[in-house]
Amino acid sequence: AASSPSASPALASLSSEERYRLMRSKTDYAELYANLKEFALPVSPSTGRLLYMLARATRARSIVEFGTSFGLSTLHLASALRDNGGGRLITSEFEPSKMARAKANLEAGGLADLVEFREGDALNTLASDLPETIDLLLLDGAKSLYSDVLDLVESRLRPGAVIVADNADFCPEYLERVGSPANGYISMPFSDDVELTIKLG
Ligand SMILES: C[S@@+](CC[C@H](N)C(=O)[O-])C[C@H]1O[C@@H](n2cnc3c(N)ncnc32)[C@H](O)[C@@H]1O
Repeated sequence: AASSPSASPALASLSSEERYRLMRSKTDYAELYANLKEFALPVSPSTGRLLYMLARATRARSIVEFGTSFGLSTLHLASALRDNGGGRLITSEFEPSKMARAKANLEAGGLADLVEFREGDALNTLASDLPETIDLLLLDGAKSLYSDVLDLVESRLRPGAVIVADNADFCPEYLERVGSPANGYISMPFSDDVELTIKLG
């Protein structure tokens, strides 16, 4: 909470329209996040708790995370895996310095053995070598890519798998997709920040 992106000179120089455009862009997201690499941009504490609860409630053993940053959401999810008896969490981040901080945080939490860190653009790193089944997906990288990342993992989501999408309002394409049971999902806004979705089976 102490490291708010509003303190970023790079962001402060942008108009709110330009910020909004960047948040929704499918081409300029790398530039946006490069300007924010000093900032944790974590899920809220209550979303962290929700992630832990959902992973415990579903007895998740296999989790995929889009957007690691400093690994705060990863800590909540990996804690749940540990308390579920073990498992594997694949997490993706394209800023090397952030990935290094996330690894250090997971090491400090004694949870790194549960986490596979995939450095690079998630559109590449999550395109192959995924587990047979995925119990929980956290979407928290570039908002414009939520539907594209879902394309990569959809066939592995087990019936009843949970998807948590943070700040999904920036991706109407994603909300429209998961909002239609005909597409195999049931979904609702859970809080101001979170869209909660279940894969139908
Ligand atoms: C909102 S932060 C994630 C916060 C993290 N989930 C937490 O709660 O601690 C979004 C992160 O996603 C990363 N990111 C954005 N688009 C990405 C992409 N296409 N591939 C990999 N990482 C990406 C950004 O660099 C940024 O660190």
